[in-house]
Amino acid sequence: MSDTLVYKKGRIHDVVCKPLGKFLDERGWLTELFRSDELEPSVMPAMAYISMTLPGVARGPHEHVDQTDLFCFMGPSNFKVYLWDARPDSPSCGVKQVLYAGADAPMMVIVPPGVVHAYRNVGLESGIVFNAPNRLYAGEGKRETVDEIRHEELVDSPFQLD
Ligand SMILES: Cc1cn([C@H]2C[C@H](O)[C@@H](COP(=O)(O)OP(=O)(O)O[C@H]3O[C@@H](C)C(=O)[C@@H](O)[C@H]3O)O2)c(=O)[nH]c1=O
Repeated sequence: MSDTLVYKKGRIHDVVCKPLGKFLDERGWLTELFRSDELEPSVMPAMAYISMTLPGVARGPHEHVDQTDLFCFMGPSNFKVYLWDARPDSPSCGVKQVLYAGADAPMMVIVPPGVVHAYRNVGLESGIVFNAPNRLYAGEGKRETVDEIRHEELVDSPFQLD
């Protein structure tokens, strides 16, 4: 992790962004979130959860040491997603990537360990985010330390949400 870098805009190595297609019919819509025949085995989910975020509210910035997150933003609402590559050994170390995803641009975003990430609900309604990380939260039986570095309370953090 590097907290002293000035981050430049760009694309982060190993972050995967995949538009989620919707199958629309007279009942509504259906979208696939992930498939084992399309994912690298190393990022295969171990669990899944959804969270609801109120309009204008942000979650993160957070970072994981070992965990890869597989987020799906498919609505309702839209999110501004912030990513910072803080991996010293990455070809895109020092790069900040911003995405918009959600109801108007359904998207899967895979975030590897060491990439600091946050998202804000930039819509006018509550928004759902699905996440299928490749590690169990707090380990087997929730008996381990949570793999998470939380940057939101650091005053001089370079990971600022605008
Ligand atoms: C993530 C998670 C949380 N929880 C519990 C812990 C707590 O009581 C409540 C809310 O958890 P948190 O405050 O950690 O939720 P949150 O701040 O939304 O955490 C998430 O933020 C986004 C930006 C990420 O990057 C995710 O990886 C995760 O870190 O839910 C679980 O039981 N299982 C889980 O898998």
